[in-house]
Amino acid sequence: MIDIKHIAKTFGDRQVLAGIDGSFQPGQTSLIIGGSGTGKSVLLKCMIGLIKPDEGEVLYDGRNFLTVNEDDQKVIRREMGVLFQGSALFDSKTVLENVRFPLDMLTDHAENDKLDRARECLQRVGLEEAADRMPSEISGGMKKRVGIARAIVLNPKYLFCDEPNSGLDPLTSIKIDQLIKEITDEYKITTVVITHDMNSMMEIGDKIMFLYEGKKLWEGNSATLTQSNVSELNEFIFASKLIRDMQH
Ligand SMILES: Nc1ncnc2c1ncn2[C@@H]1O[C@H](COP(=O)(O)OP(=O)(O)OP(=O)(O)O)[C@@H](O)[C@H]1O
Repeated sequence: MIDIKHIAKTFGDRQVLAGIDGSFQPGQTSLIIGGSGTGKSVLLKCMIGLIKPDEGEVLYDGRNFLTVNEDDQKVIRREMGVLFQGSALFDSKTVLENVRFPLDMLTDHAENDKLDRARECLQRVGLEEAADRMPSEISGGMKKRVGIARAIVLNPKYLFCDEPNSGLDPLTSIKIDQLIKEITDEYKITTVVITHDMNSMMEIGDKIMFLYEGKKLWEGNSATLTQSNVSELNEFIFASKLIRDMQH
């Protein structure tokens, strides 16, 4: 479980996050939604330690990530898997090498164990046959799958995905969403996903947090998304639906 308490961040004279609270449960896919520039990525970066918030707490199963000592911070970091926007694969490494990279960096497991684990994760995302291919030889959807396999290779308790559907066609997007949801449920991971994608909001949002100008204006789930009387959320949904309809 992840709890965030009053996360605030200002860059120069621009307040990007104005005190965000929330909690994210294991086995659930929680979405952070909102228009461009509302602070979604900054919030995610505050949660994973890439940006230091000016105020607030990030608690990983009760452990305060921002104030624990360095060793404990490393332990928490190792429990996180991250799927970055654009997958962020190493072009010069094969698919299998990409997936085993965190094992090489962060563990001293035997070679065979690392290979077995990397292959197991590739198999989980349905890509065992692409193990020896280079990232340039596979599709965008496959790259996301490789990114997911790499993000789960260390058995994370917490999984963060920044726009996992960006650049994908609607059908591939749905498949990637389903994969994230299945893996979250299967391994009881606490998963936080930033998304703009209307299908994702309707299909996989066990919990949805709507950000607007650095504030959390609404919280609910896929079933209650369209029933709020928050006008900023309704406008956002209306615009997102228009975009979805234009794509189909
Ligand atoms: N390192 C930084 N320094 C200064 N300003 C920043 C920095 N990172 C983000 N910002 C600003 O913070 C605001 C929120 O950015 P953020 O990337 O969180 O938006 P977002 O909601 O994720 O938008 P999008 O959906 O377009 O990715 C933007 O105005 C951005 O320019």
